[in-house]
Amino acid sequence: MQTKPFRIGTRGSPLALAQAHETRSRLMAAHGLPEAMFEIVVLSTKGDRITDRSLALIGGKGLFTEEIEAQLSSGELDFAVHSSKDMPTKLPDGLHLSAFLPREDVRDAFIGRAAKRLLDLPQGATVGSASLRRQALIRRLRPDINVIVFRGQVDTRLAKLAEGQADATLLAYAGLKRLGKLDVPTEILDPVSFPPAPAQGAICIESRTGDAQVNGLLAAIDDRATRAAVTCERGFLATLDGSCRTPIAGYATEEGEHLQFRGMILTPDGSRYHEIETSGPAGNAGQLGEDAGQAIRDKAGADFFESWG
Ligand SMILES: NCc1[nH]cc(CCC(=O)O)c1CC(=O)O
Repeated sequence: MQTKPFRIGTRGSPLALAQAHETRSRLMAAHGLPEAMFEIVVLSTKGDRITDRSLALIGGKGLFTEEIEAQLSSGELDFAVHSSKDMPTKLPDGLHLSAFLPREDVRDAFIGRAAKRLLDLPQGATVGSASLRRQALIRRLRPDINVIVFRGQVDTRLAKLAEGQADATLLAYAGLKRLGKLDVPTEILDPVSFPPAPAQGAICIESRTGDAQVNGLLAAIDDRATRAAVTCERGFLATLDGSCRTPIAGYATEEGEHLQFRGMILTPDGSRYHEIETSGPAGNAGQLGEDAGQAIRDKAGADFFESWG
């Protein structure tokens, strides 16, 4: 019987801390363990320190995970809590995603000052977002809109909006909900016309593949449906790119043992896009996503990908 507390790695942003606390609560409930059995260890990542540039410019995926994964691999942490959306598609050797918590709302939230809906923005309005997917999706629907880079934690972005640096911004509804900011969105975007990022809204837990005790502990809180959906979406992403330097959207939903997947790729200016819709057995989630990635790549043709640089 373990007596030393489990060491849980997390970033220090309010959202990351909320996710670590939710994970700890679920583990306490599942195993009847006291809070004292879990120590939350806050680490700073490159993504937290660099907030003035777009993630695409400073290197994309891995920015929010590298420091934490190094401490997992070395044994200083027992497991780490992440936003699945921030996870590179390829993990370091010896680490794996050992649990997924039940998914929050996958949709993007629109937060407007005067205009409350994306399509109600006046001609030439300014929208703040650092996400290439959101930028391209906005331009697909509203080529007249001027998209500016908005980065930083949720409160920073909302403050920039309140100061008038933009007419609107977009954030993951899941993050706002976890922060208790349910009344902040002025519109929840439809996931067909404004599809979410692969793995959006899902908390995952990363641990060492060989750590049977920790993996056993985490297995008790793994949500099968979320795992299947996120595995499918990450398969799609891995086939197409795996960085966050490209406008890729995709989401899977599970009904019974069946996964339904929709994916979209866009040129950064949103002037061209391709969609794919597939379904298959949830047991084959990763392959379903990878096949969808291959199919959309064939459909788009090589010249489409020149726009991704
Ligand atoms: N890269 C930032 C990031 N990573 C995960 C979330 C939201 C929470 C989630 O999708 O689980 C966010 C903020 C946002 O997109 O608004």
